[in-house]
Amino acid sequence: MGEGVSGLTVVNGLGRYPRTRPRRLRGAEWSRKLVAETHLSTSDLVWPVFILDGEGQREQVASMPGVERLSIDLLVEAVGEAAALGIRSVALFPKTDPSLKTSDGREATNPDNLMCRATRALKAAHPEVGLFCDVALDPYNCDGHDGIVKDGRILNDETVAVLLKQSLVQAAAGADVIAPSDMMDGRIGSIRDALDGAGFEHVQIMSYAAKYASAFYGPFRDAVGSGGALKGDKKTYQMDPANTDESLREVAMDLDEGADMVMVKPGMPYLDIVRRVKETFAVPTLVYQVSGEYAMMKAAADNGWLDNDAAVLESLLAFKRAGACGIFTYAAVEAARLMRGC
Ligand SMILES: NCc1[nH]cc(CCC(=O)O)c1CC(=O)O
Ligand SMILES: [Mg+2]
Repeated sequence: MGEGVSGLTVVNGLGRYPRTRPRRLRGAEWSRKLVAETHLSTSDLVWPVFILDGEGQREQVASMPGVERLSIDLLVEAVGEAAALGIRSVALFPKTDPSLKTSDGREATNPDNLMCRATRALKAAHPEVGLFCDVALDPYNCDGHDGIVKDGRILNDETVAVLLKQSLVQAAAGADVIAPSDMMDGRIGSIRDALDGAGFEHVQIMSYAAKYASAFYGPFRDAVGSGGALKGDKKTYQMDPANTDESLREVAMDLDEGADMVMVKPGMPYLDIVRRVKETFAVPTLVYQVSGEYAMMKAAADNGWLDNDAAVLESLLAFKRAGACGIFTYAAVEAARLMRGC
C-alpha cells in the first residue's frame, strides 16, 4: 500500500490520498484566524438593560441568571463599565411601578417617566454610547400587550397615535435610536413623520420588523413585570413562526416607511430569516438573542451541561455569519470580557 511510490501516485486502501485537505488550514490557530470569514467584535453588541425606579436598587431577574434590574444611578455606572470593555450601544427596558400602569398605558408618554429620566442621565454621563429606546406599551399598561386593548382586540391605529407621543418624549430626552417593538402596522412611517416634524430628523429608527410571536420571550416579561398580566398571546400582531416570505414583506414596508435598520427577533431559531432579510435588502440587519435563548444557555451551563463561555461566543458569531451587523444580547458584558480576555 503506497510503499516506495512517489507522493502523487501513492494510494491507500480507499484509493488515492486526497490532494485537497481542508484540515490543513485548520492545523494551527494562526491559520484558522487568517482564513476566518466572520469576525465578532464588541462593536457588534447592543446590551439590553432592565431599569427600575429608586436609588442604589439592584434586583436579580430570577429566570435570567446574571441579569439584574438597575436603578438609574447604577445603570449609569454599569454602562460606564460596559463602555470601558468596548460595548458601544445599550437598549433600555423599564420595569414600571405597578401603581403607574393604566389601561391606556399613558405613562409611556410622560416626559419624566423612568425611561426618559434614564435616557437623560445616560446621555449626560456617556454621550458617546448609542442609546436605543424601546417603543411599545407593554411595560406601561395593565394587560401586558404592546398596544391598547379594547374588547379583547389590540387596536392598531389608536396604538400608533400613542406610540408617536412615546417616541417624541424619548427623542426629546436624548434617544439616539427609536426602536418600536410593538408590531403595529404603519407605525414606522407615522413615527418618522412625527420625529421629522418635531426637529428630530437626526434620530434613527430601528424597526423590529420581523418579530415573531415566540415562546422565547417569557423571561423578558418577568423582567419588565408584564408577564403576569398578559392575557392570551400576541399572535394577532406578532408574526407566525411558520412564515418566512412574510418577513420580507414586513421588512420591505418598514424600509419604505423610513426605517434605518431592521431587527429580526428572536435570534437563534430564526437565523434563516436573518440571512434572507440581509440577502434580499442589503440593509443593516440586527438580531435579538432574546431572554429565553439566554435563559436556555444559562440553565444548561449552570447544570454543567454546556461550556458557558464557548457557547456564548459561538452563538454570537453565528449571528454575524448569518448576516447580522449587530446583536442585542444579555450576554454582552460577559462576551466583551471574554473577547478581551479579562
Ligand atoms: N415590546 C415587547 C418586547 N420587547 C422586547 C421583548 C422580548 C425580548 C426578550 O425576550 O428578550 C418583548 C416581549 C414581547 O414581545 O412580549
Ligand atoms: Mg409591520
